[in-house]
Amino acid sequence: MKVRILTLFPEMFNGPFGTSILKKAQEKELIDIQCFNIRDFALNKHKKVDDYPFGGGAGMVMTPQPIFDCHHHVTQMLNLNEPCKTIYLSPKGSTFTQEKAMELAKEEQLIFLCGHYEGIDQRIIDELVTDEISIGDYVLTGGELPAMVIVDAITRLIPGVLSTEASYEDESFHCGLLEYPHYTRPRAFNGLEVPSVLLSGNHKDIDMWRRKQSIELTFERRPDLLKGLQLKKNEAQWVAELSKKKE
Ligand SMILES: NC(=O)c1ccc(NCc2ccccc2)nc1
Repeated sequence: MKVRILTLFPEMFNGPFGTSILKKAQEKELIDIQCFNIRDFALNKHKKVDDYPFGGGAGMVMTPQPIFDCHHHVTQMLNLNEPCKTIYLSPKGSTFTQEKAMELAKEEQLIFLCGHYEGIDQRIIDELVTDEISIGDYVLTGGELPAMVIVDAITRLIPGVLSTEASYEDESFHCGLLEYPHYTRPRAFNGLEVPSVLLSGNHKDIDMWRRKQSIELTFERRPDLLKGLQLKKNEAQWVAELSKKKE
């Protein structure tokens, strides 16, 4: 997969993409990430990339020309015969989910457009942006951190990126439930024991315990996730008991 990131601060990406799993994925050529500095494409003498908003109001807006030319340069180099999926990171976008990550992980190439200030000129969004995505209901100083989050979530899904031990368990594995608690050695730590079922070697009991933990945790923290789920009879019984306790 080719990832191209249009940003005013390419150096922000050196840490996350120069470390650990994302770095190894690039070394193994499973993903090719390149950042482009939008400012390099500004034609005005002072390399200005923002201006006052028409209609007045606080803040500045990123001007269209540098972004347009940067995007054109990147798409030329990608040498595609159809427009490249271009993701604009914005609080107005559709909320990013694991499902969306799995969908994007199938793409051959992706362009990320990171805005700053109050955002970018709408004509760029109308002409070039194919997907406007938000990583959550909060406002950040720029689209760079959301771009890193999304590239991280996508990259780990690319076959070969995670070792078999660390291999991801996709949505269907936990079927939309929150994951059960994890324990490892030592068996007693600061006087705290590991749940005995996990030491029993009885994998039927272990799976049952983990499933129950997932359902209880999801009931407590994300009852919305429970709504859309098909539970087995005994599992629905667990939920009914939890609901009674809550009354
Ligand atoms: N929640 C998010 O994903 C997100 C994305 C970008 C951002 N800040 C940059 C920006 C501000 C206003 C308009 C467009 C972009 N903050 C949060």
